[in-house]
Amino acid sequence: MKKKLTIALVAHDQRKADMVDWVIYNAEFLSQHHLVCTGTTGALVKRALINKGFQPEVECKNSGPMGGDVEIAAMVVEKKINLAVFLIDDLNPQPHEADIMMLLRQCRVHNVPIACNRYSADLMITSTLWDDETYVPTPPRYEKFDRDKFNL
Ligand SMILES: O=C(CO)COP(=O)(O)O
Repeated sequence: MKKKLTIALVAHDQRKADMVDWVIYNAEFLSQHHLVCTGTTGALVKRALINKGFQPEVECKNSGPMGGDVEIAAMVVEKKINLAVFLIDDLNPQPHEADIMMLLRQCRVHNVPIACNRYSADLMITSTLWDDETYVPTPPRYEKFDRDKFNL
């Protein structure tokens, strides 16, 4: 990939093993991009990449429950994030559920690709669209549906 991306990486405690596994699997790719992470995830991601012999660019925000998801959501709003990988613990309640919903919602609103499982994340980072100068992502329209417009 020619383009350098800013990639958000966030994982809940019960998904950190999945995140570290995924990061190690994609170590070479991830080390070529700027990574923005919530606090604990970031420390683990950085260590894992350094252990593989890379010199990663990891920007650590606050820990998730202390506002890290909110800080990353703000970067999404400011168009500073190209892609997010958010491994959510869907089996246990989180104290900062509202912040989690905020990050997911702002990615949808601002048309930022967000992968919530490894398979989606692998598909996203291997997409050729990143370097396709002719590709323009279509943002959501949020307009009243007009049947006539579609001849329906
Ligand atoms: O809680 C999180 C995301 O909602 C993750 O935060 P940490 O990476 O600090 O554990």
